[in-house]
Amino acid sequence: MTSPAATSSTQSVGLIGWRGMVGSVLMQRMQDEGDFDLINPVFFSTSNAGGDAPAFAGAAAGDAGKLQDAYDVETLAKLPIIVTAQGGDYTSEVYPKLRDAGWDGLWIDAASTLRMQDSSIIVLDPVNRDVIDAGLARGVKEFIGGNCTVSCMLMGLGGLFKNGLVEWGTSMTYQAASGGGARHMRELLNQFGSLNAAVSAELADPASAILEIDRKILAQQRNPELDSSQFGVPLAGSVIPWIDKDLGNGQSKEEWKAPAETNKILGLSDDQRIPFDGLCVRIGAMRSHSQALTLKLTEDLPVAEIERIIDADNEWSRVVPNTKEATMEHLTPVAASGTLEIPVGRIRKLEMGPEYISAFTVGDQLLWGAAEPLRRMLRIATGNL
Ligand SMILES: NC(=O)C1=CN([C@@H]2O[C@H](COP(=O)(O)OP(=O)(O)OC[C@H]3O[C@@H](n4cnc5c(N)ncnc54)[C@H](OP(=O)(O)O)[C@@H]3O)[C@@H](O)[C@H]2O)C=CC1
Ligand SMILES: N[C@@H](CC(=O)OP(=O)(O)O)C(=O)O
Repeated sequence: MTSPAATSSTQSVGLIGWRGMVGSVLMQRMQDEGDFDLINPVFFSTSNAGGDAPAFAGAAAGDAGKLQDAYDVETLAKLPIIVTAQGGDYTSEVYPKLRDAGWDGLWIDAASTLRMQDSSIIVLDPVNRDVIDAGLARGVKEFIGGNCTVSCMLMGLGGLFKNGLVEWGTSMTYQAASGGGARHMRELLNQFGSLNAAVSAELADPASAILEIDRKILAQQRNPELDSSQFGVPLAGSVIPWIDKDLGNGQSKEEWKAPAETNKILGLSDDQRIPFDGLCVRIGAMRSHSQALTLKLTEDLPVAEIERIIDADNEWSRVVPNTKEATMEHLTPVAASGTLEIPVGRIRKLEMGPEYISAFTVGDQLLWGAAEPLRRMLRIATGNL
């Protein structure tokens, strides 16, 4: 089952990073969709070469072969397709060696390392299938998943962008802890637990003074003993308005990705470029990123028509009526997490003029934000989508 060479007419696909957070979601989706029936998977590890490979492909437990060494370029180079969610450091180390060794296969990657290279395409096929197909036809070999916030935004609002209706946009994000990784999610939950513990006696007493509870919570948030080693500062009961590196010009790297990747995904040239910018903020949600958008449209369209275009664009974008009840029920990280749906709501005209609209969208950043575009790219590459 896991021999590096193809054992049937199905293509052999190297899978690296399959047990990480993004990789686990990818493996689950591949099992859910029967993708392992279409490929001959070869599992790699950076830490446990020679250990048992997982039995995702339907093989009986213990019968799935051995894990290959993810740093063994010779073994990797036998594979026509490699999918990795191992991380940027791995890509930086191994990818150049593979190409130097003459490898000519397709590289499908969750990490941002190769994303903005001219030689790569950012994959989000419900939005840019034409760009992907044109790339495959001209021999592009690097197909990279986009930034989670950008991918979720375009899955929701792609209809407006694709129809040339966006003159410019700004997005203010509310990004979940999972964007930092598994340890960040654990840290957030530990912080919540520690805050609760600091006032549990007062909470049990309905007559206790709320300002005393508030004082104790703040003291606990500022307590140097509170573990904030992943985020750097407490996130529970707070927000962090900076994500990723400081580019030195007042912009965070996460903010820089929004216009750069949006325009690249859409395949727009410099003269067609859509200005898109905003602030990226970490909040205490678990795995769904939200964002509030202001868009200037190229024309004054009725709200009903805007909603129709968004809804019709792909099977996952879903307009949430702009009412309090629908918004609270359907337009939150709690509602969107674990689903492929991308709800888009709060669509209304703004006071600035008839072309200005607001929107709010939420997406599971481990699904459309990370694993799903890679899974679908593998299907496209193997002729199954
Ligand atoms: N986190 C996110 O939201 C997003 C991440 N990405 C990108 O995806 C890549 C991977 O991210 P992510 O999945 O968060 O990384 P993880 O840290 O969860 O996993 C990466 C690797 O760590 C190793 N590892 C070591 N200890 C463990 C453990 N206890 N459990 C599981 N794996 C372990 C595994 O490699 P091995 O099996 O070889 O030991 C695994 O493949 C990164 O490049 C990231 O930028 C992209 C979009 C979103
Ligand atoms: N930076 C994102 C997660 C991520 O991994 O993004 P990227 O794939 O662009 O490095 C976040 O923290 O929410």
